Amino acid sequence: MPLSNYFTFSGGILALCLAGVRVNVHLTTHLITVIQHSTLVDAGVMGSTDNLVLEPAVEVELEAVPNQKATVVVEVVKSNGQIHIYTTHVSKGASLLTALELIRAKNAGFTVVRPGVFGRATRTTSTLKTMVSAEPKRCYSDLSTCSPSPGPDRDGGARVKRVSIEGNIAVGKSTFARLLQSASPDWEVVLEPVSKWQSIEGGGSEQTASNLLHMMYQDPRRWSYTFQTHSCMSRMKTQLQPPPARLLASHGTPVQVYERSVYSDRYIFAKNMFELGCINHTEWAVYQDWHTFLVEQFDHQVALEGIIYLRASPQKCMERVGRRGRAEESGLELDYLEKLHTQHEKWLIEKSTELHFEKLKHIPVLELDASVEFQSDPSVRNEFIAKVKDFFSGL
Ligand SMILES: Nc1ncnc2c1ncn2[C@@H]1O[C@H](COP(=O)(O)OP(=O)(O)O)[C@@H](O)[C@H]1O
Ligand SMILES: Nc1nc2c(ncn2[C@H]2C[C@H](O)[C@@H](COP(=O)(O)O)O2)c(=O)[nH]1
Repeated sequence: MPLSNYFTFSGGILALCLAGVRVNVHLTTHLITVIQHSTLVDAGVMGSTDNLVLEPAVEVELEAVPNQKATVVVEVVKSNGQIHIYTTHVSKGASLLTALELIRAKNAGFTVVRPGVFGRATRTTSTLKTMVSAEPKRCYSDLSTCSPSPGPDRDGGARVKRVSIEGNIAVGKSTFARLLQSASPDWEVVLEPVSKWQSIEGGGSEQTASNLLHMMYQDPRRWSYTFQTHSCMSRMKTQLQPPPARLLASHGTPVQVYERSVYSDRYIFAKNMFELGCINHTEWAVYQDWHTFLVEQFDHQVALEGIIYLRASPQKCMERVGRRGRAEESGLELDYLEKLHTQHEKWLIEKSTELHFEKLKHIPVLELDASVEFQSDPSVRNEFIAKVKDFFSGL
């Protein structure tokens, strides 16, 4: 039997199990597509190298696990036509792949082989998980490489907290992020991909790259909207990456730390560019429309549990811009840093920025005084790390 039967059956059973839960129209459309095609590859559900190996004909009943609410029945049609029923209990929001991993972990006799093609695999998890709950948790695609995480929550990545470091240009985010990276193996830092913005492949011509950061600073009215589409997309991709296996296997408090986020892209930079007149009304409306759509669509996958706000005066940041000497920023003026500072203050301190995502409205913010020269002073560094540890453990 083609693999499509496996997914078609199990998907259908999942939906029936959870009758009454709103099923995303995207999912039903997708299932119909699967049914209409003879293979998963044709239906675009999995890459051609993905496969599911199913072996013995046994019925497996897995015991209920505390805090895990949904019962998932997976019906597997084997190549000889036999049907095998597997039952497991997973957290609300867990994906079908998570359920399969749980069953597989009980030595049910099949292997879920996932080569980890992120884009396509995510589509699988994100569509199917919609069936399990209207309030899904994060799910990750590369489950075959993940050790089961400790504790009752076995859908892996949901245990890993996600935090962004926010702050003005040159306030010291990257420096601070590197400090965090060296402070604990339970923390994984992802830096802002500035070098990618400085070198858009094929942007100059077919062979040469263009520097979008430079273009944006040289002609902000022409390039700000383009810049925001690119920066936001790169942040989105970053936030969608699954955490490394090291964090998934951690017995401590694993935290994925991002330098900036899809939220600062909108509520700091794009908003500021709009208010400066560098993004026009149409561009701002278009930006907000796709931003809301994407963030809602990937809701639980990009949502953060906390924000660290590195705060310093615009003058201090200006000094550090000079010290860093990034060529594209040579014409940067204090006034621009003051405007960005105000945007940060409105969003993270005064809370007067209009936000469009419920969880973001209530997100805990750790404010740190970044004007202190922590690099040369170990006691300041230790104090910062202690505050961050406390903050993370309270999330
Ligand atoms: N706490 C600090 N004390 C002194 N200098 C700092 C501090 N943090 C950063 N710097 C310096 O300021 C410049 C900008 O820092 P960076 O980490 O690149 O900022 P950001 O990532 O926020 O743009 C760098 O030259 C860095 O060495
Ligand atoms: N117009 C925008 N500029 C941005 C955005 N994100 C970063 N930047 C600029 C600011 C700096 O010149 C450089 C890197 O930022 P750091 O603060 O890390 O030094 O890129 C954005 O969304 N829009």
